[in-house]
Amino acid sequence: MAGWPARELRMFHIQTLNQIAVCGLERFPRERYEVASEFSQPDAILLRSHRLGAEALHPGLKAVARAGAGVNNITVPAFTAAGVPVFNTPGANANAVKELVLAALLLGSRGILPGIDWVRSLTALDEQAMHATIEAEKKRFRGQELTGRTLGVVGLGAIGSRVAEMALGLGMQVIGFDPALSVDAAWRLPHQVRRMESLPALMARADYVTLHLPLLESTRHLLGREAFSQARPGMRLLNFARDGIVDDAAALEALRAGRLAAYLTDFPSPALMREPGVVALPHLGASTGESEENCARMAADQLIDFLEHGNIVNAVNFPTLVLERSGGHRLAVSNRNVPKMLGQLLSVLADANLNVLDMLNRSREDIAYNLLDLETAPDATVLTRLAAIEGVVGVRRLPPV
Ligand SMILES: NC(=O)c1ccc[n+]([C@@H]2O[C@H](COP(=O)([O-])OP(=O)(O)OC[C@H]3O[C@@H](n4cnc5c(N)ncnc54)[C@H](O)[C@@H]3O)[C@@H](O)[C@H]2O)c1
Ligand SMILES: O=C(O)[C@H](O)COP(=O)(O)O
Repeated sequence: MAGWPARELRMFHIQTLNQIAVCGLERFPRERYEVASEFSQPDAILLRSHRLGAEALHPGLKAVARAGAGVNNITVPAFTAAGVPVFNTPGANANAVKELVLAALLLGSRGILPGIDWVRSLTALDEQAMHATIEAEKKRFRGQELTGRTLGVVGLGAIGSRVAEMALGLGMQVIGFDPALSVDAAWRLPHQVRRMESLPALMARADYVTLHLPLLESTRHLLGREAFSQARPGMRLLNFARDGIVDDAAALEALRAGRLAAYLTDFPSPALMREPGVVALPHLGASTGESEENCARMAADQLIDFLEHGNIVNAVNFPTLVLERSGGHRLAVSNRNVPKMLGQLLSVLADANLNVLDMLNRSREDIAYNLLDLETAPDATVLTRLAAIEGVVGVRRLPPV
């Protein structure tokens, strides 16, 4: 570690902004990391649904990791502009959501919740009267079966594909809509899923619609008045994706008009709470021990790999880039994705007589990221010169291996 600046040799500080499963926190080796909720200038932030904006930025912040899927609680563009990758943990909580969707499909089909409430109201009756009342009245809670009905899955990623597979197993017909399906996600999708060309096409055919897409500006109120007007009368809607994707006022209108028979959501709002036909859960989709542990481990491992080696896997705002460590002295440089950047970086290194042993460069939208392994250690002047190049937004010397 000779020549390594003392400031950069200190422990990495990881700030947690939500309760993160202990097995994830234990991934951080104690000799190199301190993990706490109180750091004012952390190297990295680890969180779940806590809202995180640009005020969290400071010059030493290197990364943000969301132990979970949705990143709409984070002002991602502000972190991108500052050269800070934002990681998430795709798929790590998908099974937990899938299982809750199964429960919601059943709650939306059978008189389970009103039936339970009604049975509780019968406590004053003796056994014989209770039995007679139940057999006389149970027709009020009659439901319908899932087998043979059509499920429309909007968003066919990690969760949507698992939900589709589960529904096929229940004997449902499955149709799906996803205008941005990745190649990997397409591979995961069971071949029986019929892809729809548009949301209206899906709405017109589905008895049940389940949402598994991110909240983006383009998906805000995607399920609004227009979409509900295209729905099959009596459709059941499941929202285990995000509030904001469904326009609650339009959902209420659709419920009252009988277009929607039930709205099952993980995102309660005052407008919906008392409406018959609404089943609202307190954002429980990922709240299982297994899912919290999967997310925490994955988020921690990705942070460690980035902080120690500069590798990026599962960032939502940076390219994926992994370069094996083969010795040498590693630099990580982020820059705006504009021409002539790489040439300028290499020219600073050449001027300092630094030989490049290995390097990788990738870009994603407006940002580019470079890992450079050098034969000899760059000094502080080189780092300052790299940081001064117009368009460079981050320069970091990685700890030696
Ligand atoms: N209720 C919960 O606790 C809970 C848990 C996990 C995830 N979520 C939510 O579910 C979302 C999906 O999670 P995931 O792990 O499946 O993510 P994912 O990235 O694997 O899949 C999302 C899919 O949505 C698709 N998509 C994007 N825009 C779309 C559009 N306009 N119409 C249709 N599809 C579109 C994408 O192409 C992608 O295939 C997350 O963003 C999060 O908001 C909620
Ligand atoms: O996007 C997600 O992963 C879920 O909404 C889970 O959120 P949580 O980690 O706050 O439970």
